[in-house]
Amino acid sequence: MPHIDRASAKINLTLHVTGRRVDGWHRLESLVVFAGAADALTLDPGPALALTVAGPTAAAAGPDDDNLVAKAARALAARVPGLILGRFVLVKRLPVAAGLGGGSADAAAALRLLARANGLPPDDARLYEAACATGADVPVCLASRSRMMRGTGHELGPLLGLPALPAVLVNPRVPVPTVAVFKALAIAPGTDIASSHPADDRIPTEREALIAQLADLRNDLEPPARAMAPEIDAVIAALAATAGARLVRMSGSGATVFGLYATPRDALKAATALRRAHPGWWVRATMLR
Ligand SMILES: C[C@@](CO)(OP(=O)(O)O)[C@H](O)COP(=O)(O)OP(=O)(O)OC[C@H]1O[C@@H](n2ccc(N)nc2=O)[C@H](O)[C@@H]1O
Ligand SMILES: Nc1ncnc2c1ncn2[C@@H]1O[C@H](COP(=O)(O)OP(=O)(O)O)[C@@H](O)[C@H]1O
Repeated sequence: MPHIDRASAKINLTLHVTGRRVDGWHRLESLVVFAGAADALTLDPGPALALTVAGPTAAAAGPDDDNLVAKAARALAARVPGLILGRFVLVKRLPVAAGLGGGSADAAAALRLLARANGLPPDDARLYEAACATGADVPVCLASRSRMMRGTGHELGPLLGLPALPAVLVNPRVPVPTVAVFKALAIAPGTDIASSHPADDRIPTEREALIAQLADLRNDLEPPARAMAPEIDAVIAALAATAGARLVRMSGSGATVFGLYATPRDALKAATALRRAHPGWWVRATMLR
């Protein structure tokens, strides 16, 4: 019987850039939560690594050999002697290069499935090390629970237990490459920017207070991404015009934009209206937690 896991989309509720290291990597402070919208990954354990990618967005994910699922599996195999691998099947539903961390979520799901197949506990340090070696967003996707992410993505704060937030995710089906968005910030290597993000223990655990605080914070990658992909402007305007939208912001390096609502019903109604008005867009009503 193959094991199955969900690879949930990551949403950056906030993303403050706090500088750039001399090696070119950017330092971040980001409040990360996870959506109900997800890819699905199964593993049939065995001695050899194999991967099949199917699903509506499979073609955009690129060749199977470069897939982050295979990369994560190889990273763990390099750290765990005699690791049982096996045949992965990825059903790809999330848009690719979308600021949703879909590839990172798939990689983290692969690590969780391999841990299960090999009897490794979830806190085995080699899982975190393999996640770090696979991509900046993979460590936070390992637990897929709300927390602060800092540095280049490898420093994780305590789990926050935030309230579930009814949301609509909208992607205009324009891929936005992460590397180009960071580059467009034009921050010189070796720059430090003072932190302006609330500490973990200052993040409210009550919904209205949380949304009020989020409104005072930002995503620093939104301006360069909007300049690169003007479709994002149209998505932001359309979400902001839906009844009951409480906060509208881009996730990660874009182009996906989230809208937060007071109730799941408001989110569903907004998603229905957006789908009708913009049949070419990817629109999902979901809960963020
Ligand atoms: C911006 C964020 C926010 O969560 O998400 P996405 O928009 O990609 O989903 C992440 O920091 C992205 O994470 P991830 O997509 O895993 O990035 P990687 O593949 O490891 O890095 C892609 C490239 O982006 C640049 N990069 C990435 C992260 C970072 N903190 N500083 C950087 O300068 C580097 O040039 C790197 O080579
Ligand atoms: N399993 C995967 N799913 C999506 N993209 C993948 C995957 N494996 C490798 N990639 C590559 O990773 C890049 C980033 O994809 P993705 O994780 O969807 O970006 P983002 O984090 O911006 O949403 C894409 O250019 C894609 O070719």
